Amino acid sequence: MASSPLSGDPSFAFPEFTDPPASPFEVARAWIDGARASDVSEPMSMTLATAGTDGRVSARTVDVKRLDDAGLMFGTSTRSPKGRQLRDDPFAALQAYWRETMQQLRFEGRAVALSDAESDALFADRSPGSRAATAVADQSAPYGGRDLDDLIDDANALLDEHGDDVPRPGPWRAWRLEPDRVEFWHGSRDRMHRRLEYRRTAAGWTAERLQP
Ligand SMILES: Cc1cc2nc3c(=O)[nH]c(=O)nc-3n(C[C@H](O)[C@H](O)[C@H](O)COP(=O)(O)O)c2cc1C
Repeated sequence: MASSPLSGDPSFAFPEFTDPPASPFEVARAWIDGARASDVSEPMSMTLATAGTDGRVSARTVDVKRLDDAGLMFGTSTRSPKGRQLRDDPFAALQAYWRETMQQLRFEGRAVALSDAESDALFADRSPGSRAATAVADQSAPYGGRDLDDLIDDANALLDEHGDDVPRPGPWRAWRLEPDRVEFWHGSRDRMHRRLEYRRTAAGWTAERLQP
């Protein structure tokens, strides 16, 4: 079967390519606003790549919940495989490709585990059911002698006990990827993709256009 790469709408404007603003976060905010206006499906679901001390790389999807001038915030357990990798080697990457608008965003840098207060605030943004599910699961551990129905029972018991205020489990944390490299890629069907790369230097951000 023939593949159909770059099936999206190529008309998204990319004025920053010719006139880059000082900060990549300004571009990121404009792109995210544009993606929402264009009904991009789940624009903040991004692939998070981490590496172990043995050099093996793994990747999975996380939901980026907030973006500010320091970085991109997401939540996960410090005990999960990715949480343990980030503890041992904080360098990580987040990436998204929005098919509808043919845009790719890449962020590379250090992931920082945030404070209890920031973790509580991010956890509180979740629905009660999602909080309960997170609280009862030891993410990515095998079931052992239990099964999914046992976890569902545990989650329902927590909801009965705490209602809308299921407390954040200690290992669950807010993290912020603080990038020192950011790239915006806008696809073109003639393969003359436009790419704008930012790098953080001691003096601030530098911007450079890259070949396709
Ligand atoms: C759309 C989507 C969003 C997800 N968001 C998160 C998230 O925000 N945090 C998280 O820990 N896992 C999230 N997951 C689950 C992860 O992809 C992954 O299965 C889980 O975190 C275990 O990863 P690990 O074993 O590499 O630690 C999401 C999965 C999908 C498909």
